Amino acid sequence: MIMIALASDHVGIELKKYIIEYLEEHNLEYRDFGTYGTERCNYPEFALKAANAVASGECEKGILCCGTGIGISIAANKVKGIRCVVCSDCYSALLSRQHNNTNMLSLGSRVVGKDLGLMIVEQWLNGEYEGGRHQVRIDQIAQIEQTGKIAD
Ligand SMILES: O=C[C@H](O)[C@H](O)[C@H](O)COP(=O)(O)O
Repeated sequence: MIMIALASDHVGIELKKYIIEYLEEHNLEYRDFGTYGTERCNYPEFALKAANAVASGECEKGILCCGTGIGISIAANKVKGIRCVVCSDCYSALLSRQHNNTNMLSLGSRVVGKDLGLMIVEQWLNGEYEGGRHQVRIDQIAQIEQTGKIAD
């Protein structure tokens, strides 16, 4: 059973609640790193907590929500080891798993509604990394992250 890290800001919390319902219906475990209310807050604080949980291995994957999905994904991608994709379509969600081995998904609650959001979540959770030629590129991304360059 995998553990999924969740986080949102005040705009994303409504979509996050639908995702929590989905995860519970599918017997998937999650940890919600906040925010827990609709009071205006700053998404990097919650992105950081969820991204740290994924980067440390405490959680295998993470799902984030803010208004557009953009700000919270930018913040998560600052954490070493995080490959977070913002998606508003199912194809990109699936391919981000198969080719890019994304470990976090970000959704915009002002962009996608409940039904599309949950379809994207399903595609992303069920997508399996294909490895092979893609691993070279993932390794190069990790090198950029670690050293700022790609070895010859
Ligand atoms: O990328 C940022 C997110 O979309 C935020 O949810 C958004 O900027 C929050 O806006 P506001 O503070 O006006 O509700």
